[in-house]
Amino acid sequence: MKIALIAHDKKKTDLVQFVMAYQPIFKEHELFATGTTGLRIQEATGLSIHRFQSGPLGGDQEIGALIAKNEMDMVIFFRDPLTAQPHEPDITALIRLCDVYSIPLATNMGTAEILVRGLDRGDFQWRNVIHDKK
Ligand SMILES: O=C(CO)COP(=O)(O)O
Repeated sequence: MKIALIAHDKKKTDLVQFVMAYQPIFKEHELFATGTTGLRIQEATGLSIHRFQSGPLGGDQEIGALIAKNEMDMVIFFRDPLTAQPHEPDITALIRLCDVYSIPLATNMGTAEILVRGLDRGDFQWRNVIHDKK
């Protein structure tokens, strides 16, 4: 599956630790990330990650473009709900596209746990049906 990993600055350490904890699962999948988040995860885990621009420079929109082509299967986006972001419209657009295309989206660690464990036990097989139809 194709998985997007994104975290705002105050949540980056949480996401790095989360990916480290589930590294055996993540390494079986294709990983994408916004620029700085991807770099942090790569440095901490050595996982191969396709990195887009940093969020404020368009990274959220680049990931959104893949969602619009139904080429992203899961989005893990640890948002910082307590800090205003200069690119708030891009963030809203990304979340909206997840809803348009019914892409599983975790915006916090609690939901991310459930998605990643579900991924491991085969709960994402329905995405293959979508891919086969293309
Ligand atoms: O701002 C972001 C998501 O909206 C994340 O971007 P970075 O991973 O480059 O910090």
